[in-house]
Amino acid sequence: MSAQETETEQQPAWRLLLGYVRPHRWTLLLGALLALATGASGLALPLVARELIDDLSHDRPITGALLLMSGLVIANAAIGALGAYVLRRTAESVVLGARRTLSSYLLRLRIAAVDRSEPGDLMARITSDTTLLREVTTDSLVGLGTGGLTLVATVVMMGLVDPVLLAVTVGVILVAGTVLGVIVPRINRASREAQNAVGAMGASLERILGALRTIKASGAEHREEERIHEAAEESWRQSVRAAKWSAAAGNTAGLSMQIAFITVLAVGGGRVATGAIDVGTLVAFLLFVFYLMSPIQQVVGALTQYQTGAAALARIQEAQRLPAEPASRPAPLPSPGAEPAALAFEDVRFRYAEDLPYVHHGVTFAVPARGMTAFVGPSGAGKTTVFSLIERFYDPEAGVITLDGRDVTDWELPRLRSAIGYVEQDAPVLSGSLRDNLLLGNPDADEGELTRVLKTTRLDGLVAKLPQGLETLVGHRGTKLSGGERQRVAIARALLRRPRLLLLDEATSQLDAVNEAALRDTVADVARTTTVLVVAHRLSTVTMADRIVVMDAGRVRAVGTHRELVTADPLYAELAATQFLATA
Ligand SMILES: Nc1ncnc2c1ncn2[C@@H]1O[C@H](COP(=O)(O)OP(=O)(O)OP(=O)(O)O)[C@@H](O)[C@H]1O
Repeated sequence: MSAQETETEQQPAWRLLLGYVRPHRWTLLLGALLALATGASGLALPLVARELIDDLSHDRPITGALLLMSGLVIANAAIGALGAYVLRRTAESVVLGARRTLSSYLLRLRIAAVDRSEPGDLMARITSDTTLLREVTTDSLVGLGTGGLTLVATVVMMGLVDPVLLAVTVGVILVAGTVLGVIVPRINRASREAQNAVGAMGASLERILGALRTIKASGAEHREEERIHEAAEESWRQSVRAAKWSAAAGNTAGLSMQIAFITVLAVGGGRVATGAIDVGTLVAFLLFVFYLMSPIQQVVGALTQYQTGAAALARIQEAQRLPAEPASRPAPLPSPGAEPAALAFEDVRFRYAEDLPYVHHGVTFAVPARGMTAFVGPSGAGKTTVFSLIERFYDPEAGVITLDGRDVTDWELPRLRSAIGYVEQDAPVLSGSLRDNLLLGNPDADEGELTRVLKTTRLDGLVAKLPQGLETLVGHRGTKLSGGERQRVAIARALLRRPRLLLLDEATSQLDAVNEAALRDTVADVARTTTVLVVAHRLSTVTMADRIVVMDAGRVRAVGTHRELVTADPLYAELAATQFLATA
């Protein structure tokens, strides 16, 4: 676990909030001061009004007082508007900071962590949960600050007027505080549940939009609709529960002040009767009790509002606690003509999670620099997993993987990955233009390189056919391209990185014969200058390979050429006779 994870784990929610607020503390303070100044200039108005009435009753000119009053009204509005703007702007900056931190973190998440999470829920944490920080920053922090300040000032004044009546007031407030102590955690819990339900909704939406064709073809719209509605209703139920407890908290505060007022009146009346205090003191104290109401409401409002924010902060923290790769700068791509890489697995044992069975039970093989190595074996033998381990999407539990004779864990991650070109089996294409997709791994590739790679992957014909050529938008996950085209885009993308090691997870689906032959020639060509590893599903690929690694149930059972293995290894002979020949 990295230092950052440990740090996040130990932090309470408010510390995390302060972390986000810290860079903006001065603007936040300015906003709070402007809010206080608005209140103060509002308080001055009655005094000027009294002056004005005084001038009127004594037949003095009122121009001065009128001008002062107008000035105060305008200044009050202007300061109020400025204060509101500064506070809202600061709150938005806090949200921005949280979104930037969180999205950077999510890009560094380890694949194992992503395997265990719902992408839609992670998305909701960045978009929806961070939004809740806005109100926490302004209403809660500023409310607690200004309300708290006024509260302390008022209590000090009350103490000066009559400590006995202050004790009575504090007693009533403490009882109310105890009730609030029971209510406030419930607001937190309900808000948390509501946000979890929003996350569940995001996960359902992502699930549906990722497979809308399948859902329609399976006639599953109604069942999926129910799932989403259920999550939406759960969020509603929990938000309503939070609203109920928030209302109860607000009213408890109001009620406690009424009770304090009555109690002070009763006890104060008694004290006046015994001559302990005079009537003026009682009246002044009652005015203070009245004045106390507003800051108390403000502080209670801030505390209840904070609960929603704390629930969101907890969800943000949860995301930041997922294991991530260390932050590092991007590495340069191999220079043209860089030496191909050599690779070796030594007794590698691996499972995807502790509660899952081993996928590799001591895998050992060595691949020299240059040439083509094919991995074959029944489905689930662990071939694709070999590639995932080379890319360090996961780390083995035991054994060593070396690239150029050096343990991959000793490589700086970006450097390791910059040496490798990886074409996944389902050849993912991202939404955006064809050019964006091709240049994803090497944005600096020049037009000459691009044209050459387009030609070798036979995409030049497709580009010429498209009205917008390379600028054509390929749609979400490249839906506007055919399966074969997507595969070729993925290969072109990998080749543009000039990899020292090319990992090609061959698609099980067929390319058409012409394109397949062309790609075979391309791969053979690449293998002359680069180390190529192919998870092979076609006979044409394996016959061309310099060596074949036969895998079965997480072990390497034989290594050799096609000719050798057909006679030496019964499993390979069977695969060649059934699986491969069918696609030859
Ligand atoms: N992310 C994952 N989490 C958990 N288990 C996984 C994960 N990926 C693969 N597996 C499991 O690991 C085993 C090996 O998978 P792998 O993809 O390496 O097989 P393969 O030999 O490439 O198969 P195929 O030829 O069908 O692609 C399978 O049993 C699979 O269910």
